Amino acid sequence: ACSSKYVLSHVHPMWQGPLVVPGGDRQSPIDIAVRRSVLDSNLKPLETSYDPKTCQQIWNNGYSFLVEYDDTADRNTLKGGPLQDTYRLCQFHFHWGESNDWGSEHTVDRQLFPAELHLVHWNSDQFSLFEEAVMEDNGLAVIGVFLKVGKRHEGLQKLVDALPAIRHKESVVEFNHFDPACLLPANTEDYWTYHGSLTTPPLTESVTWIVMKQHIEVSHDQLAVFRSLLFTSAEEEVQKSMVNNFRVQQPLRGRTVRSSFS
Ligand SMILES: NS(=O)(=O)c1ccc(C(=O)O)c(S(=O)(=O)NCCc2ccccc2)c1
Ligand SMILES: [Zn+2]
Repeated sequence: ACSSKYVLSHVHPMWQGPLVVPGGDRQSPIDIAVRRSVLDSNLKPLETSYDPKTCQQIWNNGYSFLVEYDDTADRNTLKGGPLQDTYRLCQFHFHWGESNDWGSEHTVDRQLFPAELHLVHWNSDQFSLFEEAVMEDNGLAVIGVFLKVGKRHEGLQKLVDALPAIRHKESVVEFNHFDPACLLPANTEDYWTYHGSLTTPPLTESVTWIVMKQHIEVSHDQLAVFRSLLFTSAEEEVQKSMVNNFRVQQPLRGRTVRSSFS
């Protein structure tokens, strides 16, 4: 659907890399300093409409594992919030740490979370392909949801059960009928939003970030299965656990983070 056929597999995850991006004044992730965020009362509630039947596959792309959706029509849409247009879900994925003490990409007043979910959407009003939208301002909208360790997340379990089949980089399994809405927190009215970038190559500055204030809970054991994935493909002799797949935080460069709540 969106990223599978174009992932530059020879591009190594430069998570901590000093990779300088042309311009580079709206890079992600960042720390969200709550007291510096500005309430914008024009921000609307998020409107999501996802069709679980359009789920296509789950695969390990060597950075994270992605659950991909059919984005050839407006069947999984995000609008409202800070967005002027309708955006289509192409995939969701996670970032996590080697322990429960860190793993998220964004932080809130420097608070780290053990993991973070990203739902990647592209502007189907202005562009006809994800690959175009990735390069353009207002091309992408990514919803970020923090994960905390607590009670088991029933909806996540179907996904966790599929992970052993995609342990190695480039492994893919068919995955159908999964409703991404089950991974959103109960409260989708309270969020922070700012203009940023992809946190993986090509790091393009095309993302309207929407970071939910309310986290979701997953169990310790569910998170442990994330860590059983591997960065490496089956052929490689040294297998590396897929952990700490987050990018280092980037300078704010004068940007304002807006909040939909006070
Ligand atoms: N943390 S994040 O939301 O910024 C993000 C992380 C990973 C990926 C990915 O494709 O692996 C993506 S992606 O699905 O947007 N693909 C980016 C790489 C890509 C660029 C151009 C065409 C295809 C894929 C986004
Ligand atoms: Zn991500």
